[in-house]
Parts: sequence; C-alpha cells; structure tokens
Amino acid sequence: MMQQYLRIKADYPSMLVFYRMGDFYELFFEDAEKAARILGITLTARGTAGGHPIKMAGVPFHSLDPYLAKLVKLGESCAICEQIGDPALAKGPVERKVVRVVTPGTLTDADLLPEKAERPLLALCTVVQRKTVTTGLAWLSLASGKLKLMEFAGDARLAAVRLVQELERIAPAEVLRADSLDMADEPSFGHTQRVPEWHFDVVAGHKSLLDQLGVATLSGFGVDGLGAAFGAAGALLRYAQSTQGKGLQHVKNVALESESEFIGLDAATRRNLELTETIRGHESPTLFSLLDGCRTAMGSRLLRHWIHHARRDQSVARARHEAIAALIQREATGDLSATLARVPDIERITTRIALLSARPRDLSCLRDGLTQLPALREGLARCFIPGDSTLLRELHEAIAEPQECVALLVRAIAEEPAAMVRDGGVFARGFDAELDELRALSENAGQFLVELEARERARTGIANLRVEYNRVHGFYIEVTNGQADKVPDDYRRRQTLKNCERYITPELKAFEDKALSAQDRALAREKLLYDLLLAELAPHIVCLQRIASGIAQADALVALAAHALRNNWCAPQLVDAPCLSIVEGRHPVVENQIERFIANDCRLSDERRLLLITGPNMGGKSTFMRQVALITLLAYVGSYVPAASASIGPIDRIFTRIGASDDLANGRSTFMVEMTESAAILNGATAQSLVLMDEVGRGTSTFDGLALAWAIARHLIDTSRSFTLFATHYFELTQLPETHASAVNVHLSAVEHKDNIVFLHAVQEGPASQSYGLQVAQLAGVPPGVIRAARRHLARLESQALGATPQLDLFAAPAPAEPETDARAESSAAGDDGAADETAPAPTAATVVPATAPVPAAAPSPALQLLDGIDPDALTPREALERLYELKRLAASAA
Ligand SMILES: Nc1ncnc2c1ncn2[C@@H]1O[C@H](COP(=O)(O)OP(=O)(O)OP(=O)(O)O)[C@@H](O)[C@H]1O
Repeated sequence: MMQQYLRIKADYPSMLVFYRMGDFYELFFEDAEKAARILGITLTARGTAGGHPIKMAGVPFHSLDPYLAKLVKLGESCAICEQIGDPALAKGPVERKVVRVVTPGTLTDADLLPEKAERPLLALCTVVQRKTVTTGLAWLSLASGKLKLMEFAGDARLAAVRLVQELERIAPAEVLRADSLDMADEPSFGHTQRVPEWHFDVVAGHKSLLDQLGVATLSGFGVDGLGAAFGAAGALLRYAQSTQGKGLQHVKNVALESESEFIGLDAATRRNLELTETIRGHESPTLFSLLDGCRTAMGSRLLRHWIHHARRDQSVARARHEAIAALIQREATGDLSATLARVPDIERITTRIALLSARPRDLSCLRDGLTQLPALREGLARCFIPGDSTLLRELHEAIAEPQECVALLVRAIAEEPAAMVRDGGVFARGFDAELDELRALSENAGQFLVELEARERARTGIANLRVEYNRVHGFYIEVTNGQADKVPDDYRRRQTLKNCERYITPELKAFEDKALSAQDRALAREKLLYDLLLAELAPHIVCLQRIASGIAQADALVALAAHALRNNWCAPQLVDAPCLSIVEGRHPVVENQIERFIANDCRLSDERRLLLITGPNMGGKSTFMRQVALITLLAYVGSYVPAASASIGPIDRIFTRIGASDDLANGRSTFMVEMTESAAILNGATAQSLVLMDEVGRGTSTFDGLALAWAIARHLIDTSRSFTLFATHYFELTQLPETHASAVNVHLSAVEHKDNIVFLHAVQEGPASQSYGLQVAQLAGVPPGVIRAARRHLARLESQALGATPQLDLFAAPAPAEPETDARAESSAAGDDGAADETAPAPTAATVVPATAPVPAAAPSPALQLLDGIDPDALTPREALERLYELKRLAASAA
C-alpha cells in the first residue's frame, strides 16, 4: 500500500495528498506533519519505511470539507485520492486514484467558497519581441464559469505597471506562471503555481479555446487575433480541467476585456476609498457592506464586481439608473426582495451540475428557486411598459422559466431529499417504476413482519414471541427462555442471549434476502438515476446561467434602489461636458454612522479644475474628498448617489493619495510610499481623471514637503489638467490661485469657543485662516503641560516669522549666490513645463516655516577659495590632512 501511495504522491509533490483508507483520509510523512500542524489533528506513526516510523494523520471522510477549506485559505493545494476498486474483489491494495485536486483558484464546493466573492484562477503569459513585452491574461471563475481574456503590450516598465494594476483589479486567488519565468522581483498575487512553459503555447491555446467553446472560430466572441492571451487561456483550461478531473462543460463563453473599459482604480485607491474592505482590512463598514442588501449570494457577488468595475461607458450606468428609478417609482422593491430571498445560488448550483458534483439538496433548492421565477417576472413586469427597451425588460426576458428543466426536477427529486445520494431517498415517488418497486419491497417489510409475528404467535402459542431486526444479525424471531420448549422444529438458532434465544425460519430468511437486497438494489438504482439526471440537466446549463445572471442583476438593482429610497439618494446625471457638480453631497458610509452629517457642494468644471482644501485637523477634509470620489464612482457603477443632485462628466480614472502608511514589508518608508503613489498619479492622470491628494509632502522636512506639494499641484493644474481635490496644511499653497486661474481655494470651517474648537464641517470658498492644530491636540488628550509648552513655542516661532529673523536651514547648501537656490524657488525651477511667471509663494504669518534669508553677495574668503580648489577624490589621506590644517590656519587668522 505504501508503494501505491508513494507512486501517487510522486505525481503531486507540492500538494497535500489525502489518501482514502476506509472511513478516513490519511496523510503520510511530511504531509502528515504539515497537516497536523495546520489543522491541529493528531500526528501518529505506524510501521516503518527505511527504518523510520511512518508518520500519519487522518481526518474522517465525512468531515473532509472544513479541513480543506482551512488549508486552501492558507494557500495550500490538496489532492483527494479515492478508492476506486472494489475492496471485496481486490488482490492486494484496492485501486486508488486522485479524483479531485483542490487549489485556491479552482474551488467549486459550496463549503469551500466565500459566498459573496469570486475566487478567480488566472494564467499569465508574456511574449517578448525585441523590446516590446506582450502580456496575455486569461482568468476564470470556475464557480461561475466566466472566462475572460486580456492582452496589452508596451516596454518592460509599462507592462509591469499595467500588470500590477490588472492583477489588483482582478484579485486572483491563484496565478499560473511558466516555470521558466524569473519571478524574483515581481509582485506576488494570490497563490502562485508554476506550470511547464509549453502549456502556454499560443497555437495550442487557441485550439483548446475552440474545443472548450465548441466553435470553429472565436470571432463571435470578439476575441479573434490575440496571441499571448491564447497562450494563457491554454494553460488555464488545462490546469482547471486537471483539477476537476473532467471537462468544464459550464465554460461556454469568453469575453475580452480592454484597457479603456473601466474607470481605472489602482490598489491604493480601492483601499483608500474602502470599497470592499476597510483600510484596517475589515469587511465592514465599507461601500459594499453598506449597499449589499442583496437577497441572493449571486446579487452580492455581482454588486461587489460592479463596485470594482465601474464602466466608463455612460450608457451602462444610465440604464441602471433608469431601472432603479422604475423600481422606486412602482414601489416594487419590497415584493421583489421578498421573492429574491427564496432564490438559492443558482449560478454555483449550475456549475456543480456541470462538474457532476451537485448534491441532491442542490437540485431540490434549484427546483424551488426556479419556481419563484414567475413571481419575480411579475414583479419586474410592473416596472416597465410592454415594448420598452429597458434593462428591466431584458432581465424579465432573461429569467423566463425553463419549463422543461423545472418539470424534470419536480418529477425527479423528492420534496426533501437526503443530503447524499448514498443515503437513498433522493428521488420522488413515481419517477422510476423499478425504484418504486424496490422501495415497496423494503418498505412493505414492516407490514409483512407484523403479520408474520401474529401468525407465529398463533402457531407456537408463544404470546410474547417477537419478530425483529438488527444491523448485525438481520431479521430474527426472539423467544424468552421460559418458552423455549414451545419452539417448533423449523426454527434455527441464530443467537443466544442471557434471557432469550433468537431464531430464524426458512420463510424469514427468504424474506430477509429479498428485503435487504432490495434496499441495496434501490440504492444502486438511485445512484444510476442520479448520474442520468445530471446528464439530462446538462443541456440546460447555458439557460440556467442566463437565469442566474438575470437574477443577480435584478437583485443588485433592487438592493441599490432600496438603499437609495431609504437614504434619500438621487439619480445622478452623466453628461458629456467636463464637470463634477455635486449639490449637498454626503459621504455614503459616514452619513450612516453619525447623527448629523453636514452636506457639502463640490463644483469642478473646465475652468475650475483644482480645489485647494484647507482647514483644521478633524475639519472634514478627507471625508469631503472621499465623498466626492465615492459619489463619482457610485454614479458610474449605476447607483443613485448621496446628494441632492449630481452632474458628472466623463471620467477615466480615479486616483487617491490619502493617509500615511509605510510598507515596511516591501522596504518602503512612509515617504517613499507617498512619493511612489504621487509619481503614479503624475504619470497617469489625464484631463478626465479625478485626483485626490491629501496632505502630500507631509512625510518629509517642511521645506522639501512644501516644495514638492507646490510643484505637484502645479503639474496637476497645468499638465495633467485633472479634476483635483488637494487638501493641505501648507498655507503657502493657498496663493496658487493667484497665478493659476483654474485653482480655487475652499476651506472647512471651524470656530473657537472659549478654549474649545467647534468644527462646522461646511465647505466654504476661500482659504482657511487658522490650523487649530493645538486645539485638536488638546481635544485628543495631549497633557496640558505639553500644550502650554507648544503654545509658548508657537508664539516664539510666529514672532520669528513675523520679524523675518533669518534662520538658516542646517541642511541647506552654503549661502546662495543667486536668488533661485532657496528651497521653494527650487521647486519653482522643478516645474517641467517652464511656466515663466512662477515665483515661490511667500510664507504667511500663521506658518512655522522660516524663510531663508537672502545673503548679500560678497568676495569669497581665502578659506573658501582654498576649499573651492580642492578635488576630494584626487587627494591622498595625507594631503587631505594637510589641507585641513591649512584651512584651520586660515580660519584662525580670519578670526
Ligand atoms: N460633513 C461632515 N459632517 C459631519 N461630520 C463630519 C463631516 N465631515 C467629517 N466629519 C467628522 O469629522 C471627523 C474628521 O474628519 P476628517 O478625517 O475628514 O478630517 P480631516 O480634516 O481630514 O482631518 P486631518 O487633517 O486631521 O486628516 C470624521 O471622522 C467625521 O466624524
């Protein structure tokens, strides 16, 4: 047996092999140690191999799934090896085979998958020609059967940046790469699986796509003429099929995704806006957790997808807005929600039907769910007039009841079937005559036994004679010891107990054979019928997928409509002109968390492209900026928005640079992260982008930070021309609008009341007058002594700034000879567009930034002249020392 095990294990060296032995799955050697450690199961040893004890650990066969779930969550892959031979007939160990491989990206079991999220498997193929890198991606959500392709090309740096963006968007659970690729300095996404390079062959990949979809050409899917993406698809399909041990008959469609389809959101933005995960990594409160009133898991998954994949095409969002309007207007959300709550996860059940792993209760749930379709359709039909070409009408058509499929399920499946086919009792009465007959035989046993008992009592005169059954001894007639002398001759002793004897008669034996074999035969019949039923359902898979997609959309729309209605959200207008005009906007999540949220307007247009936002800490700057981004995103997701009105022009990307966090794991300090994100924005933002910049520059020294913030703002105004919300504590920046007409100052107001500060949270035109940093520190509980000291120091700094006392920066270059060398002027010079009229803003009284005093030009001293003549790299240590003495001498004589 160990030889058999080792042979099998050799094919799955990197996976945990679960080897079926009777009622257990056993793991051996290192697998056993690892599983015992991760799962907390007992590690034992039995026998020896090569003189060492064979370590083993096992789990009961009926509770495998929770263990698999835990392992897969930690990124482990598992091979499930079953007994496929008949133990009764086998000479030597029973034949065994790996029937299923469970990996993070190929899950389909209900117990292993998160209900409200997809776990896609992605294959990545790169083709390098001269200096151009073509990247092909293919990804598949095995649980839904959705297959997508994408291809992009560029130089190595661009291709790498793009790849990271796409992987962040798709968020694969598992990535397939060619084993020849060097991945040393590549970011890791999900669990990476290396497969041989030849799996990525482009021609073979094209062929396997044709085979999978059962077509002669791919042009009908709009994916003709790709290269690397076909290679990726080939490797992907091969891997997915091998893990399932069978074909993927539910993968019948493929779609191409292109670069410009969605509103671009990089990982930092998805995180900063807390779309589906909070910054701290929790599931709630997020935009998704707020909106997810979906009643089906399919709806929740789709809504999550919509939030991460807002389309740039306004017509998609507009159609959803119209649908929501109709649902609200016809007051249809309540009834539809109630009906949707009775619909199971048809999408995943359909996949399990296709993979032949559907359980009996999947089918009964499907049956019950499909019978809700007429009520759902009726609810939708109330919301449009016949002949309308609206989204709701399309959904109404998509969820037409599949009569034949429903009829089959109703006929076949028992009202409440057993959990497993092996338990029997799956099929309804009247579905199969042979099964009914076999069942009748074992079910009528009860009646027969009662009659037999009565007859035997009469024949023998033993009044307390009983006919009974147990699993070990089968049927028997029990007679107490006191009555033993009345036992007839044809009774054969079966078992002797303390107080009684148990007998069998030829008649009872004949009955037993018939009844027991009928039970076995009924179970075998059910198993056969079940396989046939799954095969009979196969032709309905595409139709069931269409229904699942229709229900998911209807569910997501109903959830959005219900939320809009409850929270008084409005329908946004998507327009062609560049504008972002929000009246009385609110933050969707924060408005639900605090009692009185102050609504704020935001007006951006072609002439007013950058808002410089100032105001006290805790004033609401970040909240305001995030709410503008969320409202914009929600509008393009197709949802209503938390505002009195909103009019939004074309948007291609949303960028955010918010919050300070370091990325020590990747060796990046807070400031490095800040600058990396800023660089991505400056390189990627266009006139159609929405950019959120929160306190950029604060991660470094005041001068450097101010200079950078100022130059970045200028670049965004002049070069990117994006719609920008720029929050800052550098008051110098509030002078930007004086030289840049499209920049405008706004501030969040606060008032001081006695020693306290009251935040008004209202956005007002113009710059803030004060920063209230000390008041906020006081609110936060900084000890009074520290606040008092800070106040004194602040007063000193302010008086220095007012008196323009020259204070040289320790790290600044030696006294500047020409006026352009102070830090802020350098920032002006750093502007790459050469705007001629730029001058550095003068520090205001309220800032703590001391100005570098201009030093009058004077004749250089002899010491400086000597220094100037020294080339440090050309000096020997001894010469260096001599020069140093010389310099000391010059300094002494000057003194
Ligand atoms: N419009 C609003 N109405 C009511 N409360 C608000 C509003 N905006 C913000 N708040 C409250 O103020 C708190 C601070 O807001 P926020 O973090 O946006 O301030 P900030 O100006 O960015 O502060 P800092 O400069 O310190 O980062 C929020 O947690 C929220 O509770």
